Amino acid sequence: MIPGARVAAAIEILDDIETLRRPASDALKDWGLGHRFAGSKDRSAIASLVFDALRKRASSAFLMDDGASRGIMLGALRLARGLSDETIEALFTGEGHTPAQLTSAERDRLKTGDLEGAPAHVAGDFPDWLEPALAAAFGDRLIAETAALAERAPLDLRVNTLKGERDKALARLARLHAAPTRFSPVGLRLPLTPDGRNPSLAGEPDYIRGRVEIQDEGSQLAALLCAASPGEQALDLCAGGGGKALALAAMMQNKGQIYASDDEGRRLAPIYARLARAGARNVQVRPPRKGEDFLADLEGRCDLVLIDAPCTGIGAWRRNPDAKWRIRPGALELRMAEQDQLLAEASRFLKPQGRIVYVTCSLLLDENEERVAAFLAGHAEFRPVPAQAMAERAGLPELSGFASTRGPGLRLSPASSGTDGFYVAMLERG
Ligand SMILES: C[S@@+](CC[C@H](N)C(=O)[O-])C[C@H]1O[C@@H](n2cnc3c(N)ncnc32)[C@H](O)[C@@H]1O
Repeated sequence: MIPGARVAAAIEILDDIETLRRPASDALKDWGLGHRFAGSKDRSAIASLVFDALRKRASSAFLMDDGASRGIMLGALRLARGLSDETIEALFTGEGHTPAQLTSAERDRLKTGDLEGAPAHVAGDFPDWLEPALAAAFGDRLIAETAALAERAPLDLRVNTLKGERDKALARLARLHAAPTRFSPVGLRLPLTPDGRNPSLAGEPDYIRGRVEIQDEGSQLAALLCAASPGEQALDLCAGGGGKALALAAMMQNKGQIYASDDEGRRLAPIYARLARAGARNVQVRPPRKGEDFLADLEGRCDLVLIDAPCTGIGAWRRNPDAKWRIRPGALELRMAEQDQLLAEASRFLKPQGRIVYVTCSLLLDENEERVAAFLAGHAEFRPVPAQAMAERAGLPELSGFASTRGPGLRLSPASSGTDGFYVAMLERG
């Protein structure tokens, strides 16, 4: 496909996402099924255009004074890709499946449009109804933090220390321009291609053999902050696809036991193959059994209960930009109720001196500091571990610079730590 035809396809997919209010991944998949002539390079280039446009949907529409998919795409080609007027013009020729030629109004906007006077939700590219909650979390850094959440995210890998050292993986992946991550001692960061695609790992021996896992540096740090040590008993209550369980297994050097559970059995499905590939042998998967207290035998037995809680996912907006436009008022209250319930549930599995590590990939006070405060108010036997002590215990003292100023725990974000957004708090009993 010629570049302009890819842009036309991206506009069509944006329309589909908008009209049917469905996830970008579903719309992209359907488009691929209906256009079998498009090769994998075309499909990933189109996906990258769609994601660039979704990340900067509000600012692109403002720039072009046009909220339709075509206007958003034009704005994104300027704002996300920095394309010149001439380059954009060359994509919109109206020939050979490319989008129709630019109108004079569009040409004018590209020449003279800017973000001067844009309200915060446009400058930071987020849904306007979330402004009070985001402003409470970020204060005068509202636009800096949200604009960083509207940028592309690099591809991070966690080196699986069960299978080798970071330096060796770094050398083997030098071809992909891998560099060590700034904070995680087991992370590698791979730059994206200039048009925003992830480098392909599918054929990489390191990936195939489980020597590296795809995991954002922030998620790696959240796992490291659990300070899990070999021989401990750990329960990963919201294990999902197992990203953090795998990281814990490596930290524990396959010694002790990790129980990986989730209340949605199907979410656990990928974990089995991932564990095998990574050579993780101390993880017992505990799928839910309807109507049964299937974790009852773990009561009072765990040193660590990790709650990687369901949340609004605001910290991962760089990777799931469609999610930020699909989130609805009401979703936050639902998540908060689940978070309260999980915190309350976790304590029954702990040994007397055990610890809960509460993690979200949200940056809202309501889902983080305030949930922890609500839990502590009702559980006098728990105390929050200060952020500095958490960082030191994890062997990552430099993370104490990310201590929350609004309560216990640490906050990571694209603007501050250069990672996805995460909140991590540790609550110790006794
Ligand atoms: C943030 S995701 C987990 C990601 C995973 N830990 C990882 O690192 O790859 C949250 C998970 O919590 C699960 N969940 C939601 N409510 C739950 C509950 N009440 N009990 C257990 N798991 C729950 C969801 O099914 C989802 O898989």
